[in-house]
Amino acid sequence: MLPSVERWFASHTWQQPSWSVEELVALKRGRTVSVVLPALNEEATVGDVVSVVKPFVGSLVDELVVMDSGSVDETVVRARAAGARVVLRTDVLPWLEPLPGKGEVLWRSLAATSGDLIVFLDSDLVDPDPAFVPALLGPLLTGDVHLVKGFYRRPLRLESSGGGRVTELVARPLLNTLRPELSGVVQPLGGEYAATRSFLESVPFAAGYGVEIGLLLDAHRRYGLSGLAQVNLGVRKHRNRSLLQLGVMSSQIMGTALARCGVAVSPGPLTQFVQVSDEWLPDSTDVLVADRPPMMHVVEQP
Ligand SMILES: O=c1ccn([C@@H]2O[C@H](COP(=O)(O)OP(=O)(O)O)[C@@H](O)[C@H]2O)c(=O)[nH]1
Ligand SMILES: O=C(O)[C@@H](COP(=O)(O)O)O[C@H]1O[C@H](CO)[C@@H](O)[C@H](O)[C@H]1O
Repeated sequence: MLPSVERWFASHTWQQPSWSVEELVALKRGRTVSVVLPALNEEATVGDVVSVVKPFVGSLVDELVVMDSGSVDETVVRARAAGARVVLRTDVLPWLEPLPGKGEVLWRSLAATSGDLIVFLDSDLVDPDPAFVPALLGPLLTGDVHLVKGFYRRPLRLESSGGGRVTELVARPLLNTLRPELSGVVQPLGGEYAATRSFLESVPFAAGYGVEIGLLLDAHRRYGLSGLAQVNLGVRKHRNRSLLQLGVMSSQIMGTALARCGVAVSPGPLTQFVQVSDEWLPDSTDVLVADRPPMMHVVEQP
Protein backbone atom coordinates (compact mmCIF):
# COMPACT_ATOMS: atom_id res chain seq x y z
CA MET A 1 0.00 0.00 0.00
CA LEU A 2 1.05 3.61 -0.55
CA PRO A 3 2.59 5.21 2.56
CA SER A 4 -0.41 7.57 2.79
CA VAL A 5 -2.74 4.57 2.73
CA GLU A 6 -0.70 2.77 5.37
CA ARG A 7 -0.96 5.85 7.60
CA TRP A 8 -4.70 6.06 7.04
CA PHE A 9 -5.16 2.34 7.64
CA ALA A 10 -3.29 2.67 10.96
CA SER A 11 -5.19 5.73 12.14
CA HIS A 12 -8.70 5.21 10.73
CA THR A 13 -9.22 1.44 11.14
CA TRP A 14 -10.73 0.03 14.33
CA GLN A 15 -9.90 -3.67 14.54
CA GLN A 16 -11.66 -4.04 17.89
CA PRO A 17 -14.24 -1.26 18.25
CA SER A 18 -15.23 -1.06 21.92
CA TRP A 19 -17.48 1.97 22.33
CA SER A 20 -20.29 1.31 24.79
CA VAL A 21 -23.82 2.40 23.98
CA GLU A 22 -23.84 4.62 27.07
CA GLU A 23 -20.64 6.30 25.95
CA LEU A 24 -21.99 6.90 22.46
CA VAL A 25 -25.34 8.21 23.71
CA ALA A 26 -23.44 10.77 25.77
CA LEU A 27 -21.46 11.75 22.68
CA LYS A 28 -24.57 12.35 20.54
CA ARG A 29 -24.77 15.89 21.93
CA GLY A 30 -28.04 16.62 20.19
CA ARG A 31 -27.25 14.73 17.00
CA THR A 32 -29.88 12.22 15.89
CA VAL A 33 -29.43 8.76 14.36
CA SER A 34 -31.50 6.98 11.72
CA VAL A 35 -31.03 3.31 10.89
CA VAL A 36 -32.18 2.35 7.40
CA LEU A 37 -32.68 -1.17 6.04
CA PRO A 38 -33.19 -1.48 2.29
CA ALA A 39 -35.36 -4.50 1.56
CA LEU A 40 -36.46 -6.33 -1.56
CA ASN A 41 -38.28 -9.59 -0.82
CA GLU A 42 -36.46 -10.23 2.46
CA GLU A 43 -39.34 -11.79 4.44
CA ALA A 44 -37.04 -14.53 5.76
CA THR A 45 -34.52 -12.23 7.41
CA VAL A 46 -35.81 -8.66 7.74
CA GLY A 47 -37.51 -9.37 11.07
CA ASP A 48 -34.29 -10.56 12.69
CA VAL A 49 -32.34 -7.55 11.45
CA VAL A 50 -35.01 -5.18 12.77
CA SER A 51 -35.05 -7.06 16.07
CA VAL A 52 -31.35 -6.55 16.75
CA VAL A 53 -31.62 -2.79 16.14
CA LYS A 54 -34.93 -2.22 17.93
CA PRO A 55 -33.44 -2.24 21.48
CA PHE A 56 -31.36 0.83 20.60
CA VAL A 57 -34.40 2.88 19.57
CA GLY A 58 -35.02 5.64 22.09
CA SER A 59 -31.37 5.88 23.15
CA LEU A 60 -28.60 5.46 20.58
CA VAL A 61 -31.04 5.24 17.66
CA ASP A 62 -33.81 7.76 17.05
CA GLU A 63 -35.60 6.06 14.17
CA LEU A 64 -35.55 2.64 12.53
CA VAL A 65 -36.88 2.48 8.97
CA VAL A 66 -37.22 -0.36 6.49
CA MET A 67 -37.25 1.07 2.97
CA ASP A 68 -39.23 -1.38 0.90
CA SER A 69 -38.03 -1.72 -2.64
CA GLY A 70 -41.17 -3.14 -4.20
CA SER A 71 -41.31 -6.44 -2.30
CA VAL A 72 -43.97 -8.92 -3.30
CA ASP A 73 -43.52 -11.22 -0.34
CA GLU A 74 -44.21 -10.67 3.38
CA THR A 75 -41.32 -8.24 3.89
CA VAL A 76 -43.53 -5.28 4.87
CA VAL A 77 -45.65 -7.34 7.26
CA ARG A 78 -42.60 -8.95 8.92
CA ALA A 79 -40.74 -5.64 9.21
CA ARG A 80 -43.72 -3.91 10.83
CA ALA A 81 -44.31 -6.84 13.16
CA ALA A 82 -40.70 -6.58 14.32
CA GLY A 83 -41.16 -2.90 15.15
CA ALA A 84 -39.79 -0.96 12.22
CA ARG A 85 -41.45 1.94 10.43
CA VAL A 86 -41.85 0.74 6.85
CA VAL A 87 -41.62 3.23 3.99
CA LEU A 88 -42.50 2.20 0.46
CA ARG A 89 -40.52 3.62 -2.45
CA THR A 90 -43.60 5.49 -3.59
CA ASP A 91 -44.31 6.98 -0.16
CA VAL A 92 -41.55 9.53 -0.68
CA LEU A 93 -40.98 11.71 -3.77
CA PRO A 94 -44.15 10.14 -5.21
CA TRP A 95 -43.95 12.26 -8.36
CA LEU A 96 -40.76 10.45 -9.32
CA GLU A 97 -41.28 7.04 -10.93
CA PRO A 98 -39.04 4.70 -8.93
CA LEU A 99 -35.97 3.30 -10.64
CA PRO A 100 -35.22 -0.36 -9.88
CA GLY A 101 -32.38 -0.91 -7.48
CA LYS A 102 -30.89 -0.72 -4.02
CA GLY A 103 -29.45 2.72 -4.46
CA GLU A 104 -32.89 4.09 -5.34
CA VAL A 105 -34.31 3.15 -1.95
CA LEU A 106 -31.21 4.32 -0.09
CA TRP A 107 -31.53 7.66 -1.89
CA ARG A 108 -35.25 7.90 -1.09
CA SER A 109 -34.49 7.04 2.53
CA LEU A 110 -32.89 10.48 2.84
CA ALA A 111 -36.33 11.98 2.21
CA ALA A 112 -38.00 9.54 4.59
CA THR A 113 -35.72 10.07 7.58
CA SER A 114 -34.32 12.98 9.57
CA GLY A 115 -31.25 11.68 11.39
CA ASP A 116 -28.05 13.72 11.30
CA LEU A 117 -26.23 10.38 11.08
CA ILE A 118 -27.54 7.45 9.04
CA VAL A 119 -26.65 3.78 9.42
CA PHE A 120 -27.37 1.40 6.55
CA LEU A 121 -27.76 -2.34 7.20
CA ASP A 122 -28.77 -4.93 4.62
CA SER A 123 -32.01 -6.79 5.35
CA ASP A 124 -30.67 -10.17 4.19
CA LEU A 125 -28.24 -10.55 7.09
CA VAL A 126 -28.21 -13.97 8.77
CA ASP A 127 -27.51 -14.01 12.53
CA PRO A 128 -27.10 -10.20 12.57
CA ASP A 129 -24.90 -8.88 15.38
CA PRO A 130 -26.36 -6.07 17.55
CA ALA A 131 -22.85 -4.64 17.86
CA PHE A 132 -22.90 -3.51 14.23
CA VAL A 133 -24.77 -0.29 14.97
CA PRO A 134 -22.63 1.11 17.84
CA ALA A 135 -19.43 0.10 16.06
CA LEU A 136 -20.43 1.93 12.87
CA LEU A 137 -21.47 5.03 14.82
CA GLY A 138 -18.30 5.18 16.93
CA PRO A 139 -16.03 7.07 14.51
CA LEU A 140 -18.88 9.41 13.50
CA LEU A 141 -19.68 10.36 17.09
CA THR A 142 -16.09 10.57 18.29
CA GLY A 143 -14.29 12.03 15.29
CA ASP A 144 -14.71 14.17 12.21
CA VAL A 145 -15.24 11.59 9.51
CA HIS A 146 -18.19 11.45 7.14
CA LEU A 147 -18.29 7.79 6.03
CA VAL A 148 -17.64 4.67 8.12
CA LYS A 149 -17.48 1.29 6.37
CA GLY A 150 -17.88 -2.01 8.18
CA PHE A 151 -15.57 -4.92 7.43
CA TYR A 152 -15.81 -8.56 8.41
CA ARG A 153 -15.11 -12.15 7.62
CA ARG A 154 -17.56 -13.14 4.92
CA PRO A 155 -18.71 -16.78 4.85
CA LEU A 156 -20.00 -18.11 1.57
CA ARG A 157 -22.84 -20.57 2.03
CA LEU A 158 -21.35 -23.45 4.10
CA GLU A 159 -17.75 -22.22 3.82
CA SER A 160 -16.32 -20.01 6.57
CA SER A 161 -14.94 -17.57 4.00
CA GLY A 162 -15.12 -16.89 0.28
CA GLY A 163 -17.90 -14.31 0.39
CA GLY A 164 -17.53 -10.86 -1.07
CA ARG A 165 -16.98 -12.28 -4.54
CA VAL A 166 -17.67 -9.05 -6.40
CA THR A 167 -15.49 -7.21 -3.90
CA GLU A 168 -12.49 -9.47 -4.45
CA LEU A 169 -12.87 -9.99 -8.20
CA VAL A 170 -14.16 -6.62 -9.38
CA ALA A 171 -14.23 -3.77 -6.87
CA ARG A 172 -10.83 -4.27 -5.25
CA PRO A 173 -8.89 -4.64 -8.53
CA LEU A 174 -10.78 -1.65 -9.98
CA LEU A 175 -10.04 0.58 -6.97
CA ASN A 176 -6.41 -0.51 -6.81
CA THR A 177 -6.07 0.46 -10.44
CA LEU A 178 -8.15 3.62 -10.59
CA ARG A 179 -7.96 4.93 -7.00
CA PRO A 180 -5.03 3.24 -5.21
CA GLU A 181 -5.61 5.59 -2.25
CA LEU A 182 -8.70 3.49 -1.53
CA SER A 183 -6.75 0.22 -1.55
CA GLY A 184 -6.82 0.23 2.25
CA VAL A 185 -10.60 -0.13 2.42
CA VAL A 186 -11.24 -3.72 3.46
CA GLN A 187 -14.87 -3.98 2.34
CA PRO A 188 -15.59 -1.24 -0.22
CA LEU A 189 -18.92 -2.81 -1.20
CA GLY A 190 -20.14 -3.80 2.23
CA GLY A 191 -23.76 -2.96 2.82
CA GLU A 192 -23.18 -2.06 6.49
CA TYR A 193 -21.98 1.51 6.74
CA ALA A 194 -22.81 4.84 8.33
CA ALA A 195 -22.46 8.41 7.17
CA THR A 196 -23.34 11.99 7.91
CA ARG A 197 -26.50 13.32 6.34
CA SER A 198 -24.59 16.38 5.18
CA PHE A 199 -22.41 14.12 3.04
CA LEU A 200 -25.19 11.83 1.83
CA GLU A 201 -27.43 14.70 0.74
CA SER A 202 -24.62 16.38 -1.17
CA VAL A 203 -23.73 13.58 -3.60
CA PRO A 204 -25.55 11.60 -6.29
CA PHE A 205 -26.72 8.06 -5.57
CA ALA A 206 -26.25 5.31 -8.12
CA ALA A 207 -29.72 3.79 -8.40
CA GLY A 208 -28.55 0.18 -8.55
CA TYR A 209 -25.81 -1.87 -6.89
CA GLY A 210 -23.24 0.78 -7.75
CA VAL A 211 -24.45 2.83 -4.80
CA GLU A 212 -21.74 1.70 -2.36
CA ILE A 213 -18.77 2.18 -4.67
CA GLY A 214 -20.23 5.48 -5.85
CA LEU A 215 -20.56 6.81 -2.31
CA LEU A 216 -17.06 5.60 -1.41
CA LEU A 217 -15.51 7.32 -4.42
CA ASP A 218 -17.48 10.51 -3.80
CA ALA A 219 -16.55 10.59 -0.12
CA HIS A 220 -12.90 10.18 -1.04
CA ARG A 221 -13.12 12.88 -3.69
CA ARG A 222 -14.92 15.22 -1.30
CA TYR A 223 -12.97 14.69 1.95
CA GLY A 224 -9.89 12.66 1.10
CA LEU A 225 -8.96 9.64 3.17
CA SER A 226 -9.26 11.64 6.38
CA GLY A 227 -13.02 11.73 5.90
CA LEU A 228 -13.27 7.92 5.86
CA ALA A 229 -13.00 5.27 8.57
CA GLN A 230 -13.63 1.54 8.87
CA VAL A 231 -14.57 -0.74 11.76
CA ASN A 232 -14.26 -4.48 12.25
CA LEU A 233 -17.73 -5.99 12.65
CA GLY A 234 -16.57 -9.57 13.05
CA VAL A 235 -18.54 -11.89 10.79
CA ARG A 236 -21.21 -11.06 8.24
CA LYS A 237 -23.42 -13.81 6.85
CA HIS A 238 -26.07 -13.00 4.27
CA ARG A 239 -28.07 -14.54 1.44
CA ASN A 240 -25.56 -15.18 -1.28
CA ARG A 241 -26.73 -14.61 -4.83
CA SER A 242 -25.78 -16.68 -7.86
CA LEU A 243 -22.78 -15.93 -10.04
CA LEU A 244 -25.05 -14.82 -12.87
CA GLN A 245 -26.83 -12.39 -10.56
CA LEU A 246 -23.45 -11.09 -9.38
CA GLY A 247 -22.47 -10.63 -13.01
CA VAL A 248 -25.25 -8.08 -13.46
CA MET A 249 -24.32 -6.49 -10.12
CA SER A 250 -20.70 -6.28 -11.24
CA SER A 251 -21.71 -4.49 -14.43
CA GLN A 252 -23.50 -1.84 -12.42
CA ILE A 253 -20.57 -1.47 -10.05
CA MET A 254 -18.07 -1.21 -12.90
CA GLY A 255 -20.26 1.32 -14.73
CA THR A 256 -20.58 3.52 -11.66
CA ALA A 257 -16.92 3.26 -10.66
CA LEU A 258 -15.63 4.03 -14.16
CA ALA A 259 -17.97 6.99 -14.51
CA ARG A 260 -16.96 8.40 -11.11
CA CYS A 261 -13.32 8.02 -12.22
CA GLY A 262 -13.91 9.92 -15.44
CA VAL A 263 -14.02 6.95 -17.80
CA ALA A 264 -17.08 7.48 -19.98
CA VAL A 265 -19.00 4.23 -20.32
CA SER A 266 -22.46 3.33 -21.45
CA PRO A 267 -22.81 -0.35 -20.64
CA GLY A 268 -25.26 -2.07 -22.96
CA PRO A 269 -27.07 -5.27 -22.09
CA LEU A 270 -24.98 -7.93 -20.39
CA THR A 271 -25.04 -11.16 -22.35
CA GLN A 272 -24.51 -14.23 -20.21
CA PHE A 273 -25.00 -17.89 -21.10
CA VAL A 274 -27.25 -20.52 -19.64
CA GLN A 275 -27.40 -24.23 -20.39
CA VAL A 276 -30.67 -25.47 -21.83
CA SER A 277 -30.59 -29.22 -22.30
CA ASP A 278 -27.32 -29.80 -24.15
CA GLU A 279 -27.01 -26.28 -25.49
CA TRP A 280 -25.57 -23.09 -24.05
CA LEU A 281 -27.75 -20.16 -25.04
CA PRO A 282 -27.27 -16.40 -24.63
CA ASP A 283 -29.30 -14.60 -22.00
CA SER A 284 -29.13 -10.80 -22.07
CA THR A 285 -29.96 -8.51 -19.17
CA ASP A 286 -30.29 -4.74 -19.40
CA VAL A 287 -27.86 -3.12 -16.99
CA LEU A 288 -29.10 0.13 -15.52
CA VAL A 289 -26.28 2.50 -14.59
CA ALA A 290 -28.00 5.72 -13.59
CA ASP A 291 -27.60 8.29 -10.83
CA ARG A 292 -30.13 10.09 -8.75
CA PRO A 293 -29.09 13.71 -8.12
CA PRO A 294 -27.91 14.97 -4.73
CA MET A 295 -30.98 15.08 -2.49
CA MET A 296 -30.10 18.64 -1.47
CA HIS A 297 -30.94 19.69 -5.04
CA VAL A 298 -34.29 17.89 -5.11
CA VAL A 299 -37.04 20.39 -4.57
CA GLU A 300 -40.47 19.57 -3.35
CA GLN A 301 -42.90 18.48 -6.04
CA PRO A 302 -42.30 20.79 -9.01
O1 LIG B 1 -33.38 -3.54 -5.90
C1 LIG B 1 -32.94 -3.82 -4.77
C2 LIG B 1 -31.89 -4.75 -4.54
C3 LIG B 1 -31.46 -5.03 -3.26
N1 LIG B 1 -32.08 -4.42 -2.20
C4 LIG B 1 -31.64 -4.71 -0.84
O2 LIG B 1 -30.28 -4.33 -0.69
C5 LIG B 1 -29.60 -5.24 0.18
C6 LIG B 1 -28.41 -5.86 -0.55
O3 LIG B 1 -28.89 -6.44 -1.75
P1 LIG B 1 -28.45 -7.95 -2.14
O4 LIG B 1 -28.61 -8.82 -0.95
O5 LIG B 1 -29.17 -8.28 -3.39
O6 LIG B 1 -26.90 -7.76 -2.45
P2 LIG B 1 -25.76 -8.78 -1.98
O7 LIG B 1 -25.64 -8.57 -0.50
O8 LIG B 1 -26.17 -10.15 -2.35
O9 LIG B 1 -24.57 -8.29 -2.73
C7 LIG B 1 -30.64 -6.27 0.61
O10 LIG B 1 -31.17 -5.87 1.85
C8 LIG B 1 -31.69 -6.19 -0.49
O11 LIG B 1 -32.99 -6.57 -0.05
C9 LIG B 1 -33.09 -3.48 -2.40
O12 LIG B 1 -33.61 -2.92 -1.42
N2 LIG B 1 -33.50 -3.21 -3.67
O1 LIG C 1 -19.39 -7.70 -1.61
C1 LIG C 1 -19.74 -8.43 -2.55
O2 LIG C 1 -18.92 -8.97 -3.33
C2 LIG C 1 -21.23 -8.64 -2.86
C3 LIG C 1 -21.53 -10.16 -2.99
O3 LIG C 1 -21.22 -10.80 -1.80
P1 LIG C 1 -21.20 -12.42 -1.71
O4 LIG C 1 -20.14 -12.92 -2.68
O5 LIG C 1 -22.57 -12.93 -2.06
O6 LIG C 1 -20.84 -12.68 -0.27
O7 LIG C 1 -22.03 -8.10 -1.80
C4 LIG C 1 -21.99 -6.69 -1.63
O8 LIG C 1 -22.19 -5.99 -2.81
C5 LIG C 1 -23.35 -5.18 -3.02
C6 LIG C 1 -23.01 -4.13 -4.08
O9 LIG C 1 -22.15 -3.15 -3.55
C7 LIG C 1 -23.83 -4.47 -1.76
O10 LIG C 1 -25.03 -3.74 -2.02
C8 LIG C 1 -24.11 -5.55 -0.75
O11 LIG C 1 -24.60 -4.93 0.46
C9 LIG C 1 -22.85 -6.32 -0.43
O12 LIG C 1 -23.30 -7.47 0.25
